Amino acid sequence: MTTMAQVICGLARRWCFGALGSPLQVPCLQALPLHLGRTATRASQRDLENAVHQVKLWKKDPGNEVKLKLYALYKQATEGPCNLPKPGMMDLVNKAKWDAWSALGSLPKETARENYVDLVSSLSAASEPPSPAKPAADGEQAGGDLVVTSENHITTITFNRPAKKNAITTQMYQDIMLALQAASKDDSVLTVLTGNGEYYCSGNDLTNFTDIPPEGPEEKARTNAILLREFVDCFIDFPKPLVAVVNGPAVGISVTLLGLFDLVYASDRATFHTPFGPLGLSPEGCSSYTFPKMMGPSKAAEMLIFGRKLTAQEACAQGLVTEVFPDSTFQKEVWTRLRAYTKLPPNAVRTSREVMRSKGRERLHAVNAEECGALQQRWLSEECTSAVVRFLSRRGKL
Ligand SMILES: CCCCCCCCCC/C=C\CC(=O)SCCNC(=O)CCNC(=O)[C@H](O)C(C)(C)COP(=O)(O)OP(=O)(O)OC[C@H]1O[C@@H](n2cnc3c(N)ncnc32)[C@H](O)[C@@H]1OP(=O)(O)O
Repeated sequence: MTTMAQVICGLARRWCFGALGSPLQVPCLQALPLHLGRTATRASQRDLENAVHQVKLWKKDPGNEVKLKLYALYKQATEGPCNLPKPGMMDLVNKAKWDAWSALGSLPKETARENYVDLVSSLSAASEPPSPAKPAADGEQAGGDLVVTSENHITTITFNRPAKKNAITTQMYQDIMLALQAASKDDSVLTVLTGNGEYYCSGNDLTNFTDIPPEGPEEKARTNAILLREFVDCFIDFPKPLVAVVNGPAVGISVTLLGLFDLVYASDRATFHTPFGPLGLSPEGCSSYTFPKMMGPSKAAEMLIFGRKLTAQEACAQGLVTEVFPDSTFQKEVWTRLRAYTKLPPNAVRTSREVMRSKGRERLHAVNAEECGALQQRWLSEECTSAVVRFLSRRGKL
């Protein structure tokens, strides 16, 4: 039986149309000669090959609807009526392709060929000429996806993918762990996490779910549970005060981790959202323990089970945020405050931090292990994989 996890495997191959032999990796529409040099009214096999070649040169994604049409026409033109068994309900991608091909019924091969060539021609003619390389998107900053700086006894780790709302890639999880390890040993008093651009962080990069290894999705879920557990452990065991400078909206794991921070300063533009319900997920970052402890079980349930998004003021009232600042003065006020804190005797700061954390540390590790075990199952569930498919397909990533 085909599972949703296998659908996700398919997504790893991007559009997956290649799996059924159709040349449909369509990345961009560009101006092409009208009708690809075809003069006769009937499209020849050569016209079809030319059209296929042109499709491969497209740089702009024409959208799923067009891609399915092209797929169906190509299959009909080369193989005739649909001859594949109907895929299972859960096999969303192959089901959509099967539906599109079957819908052509007994359309003759020659007509399908002609329709394919005409469709490519019309799309090519309507599209724009290729444009020169564009400058970087607004707010994009030089450096990697994670920027680590150390200055005035403050080590700052900045999410630096503004064009993706600072979503965290697998590499970034690894890099954050390395940065925390280094910060635990450097001469900084405080370690700060913040975001570059409009967002603090949009949580786990949902394309992390598509990169399935040959060993299969179960292995991916297993290794990711290990990775996540190690990642959260780094926050539990971090020996110095952790400060979140929440410059804008925060989503998912970037919110749940805040329960392990010592100070959370937020711009009044920030929001706090944990949409685990709609994503078919369950809480992580020890939030199933820290949030009820901090805000009471019912407010925690509203956030973690039902996905209620909090404003900065609401999050402050619930104890998740330490203080809210007007966005216009946020950076100035927060950094002035933090610089003043670095003047405190560093050993006293560290000792106070340790006695505060030591009491709950064992419990936090147990909670982390339990949450990761639950997520390992969730990632393989139909509820989660469908939600990821929905997100990626709405953004034309399939
Ligand atoms: C089995 C494998 C598991 C691997 C897991 C490893 C360990 C993970 C542990 C934690 C697991 C989950 C915890 C979570 O964090 S769950 C929360 C995940 N985040 C989300 O659901 C947010 C998704 N994004 C959005 O809802 C919206 O993008 C937004 C943040 C509300 C912003 O909306 P917008 O309309 O203002 O902007 P939009 O056009 O959507 O976004 C701009 C571009 O940024 C891309 N993008 C935004 N967020 C993400 C994301 N989380 N992942 C990937 N890409 C993201 C978006 O696709 C746009 O890109 P493009 O311009 O279309 O290319």
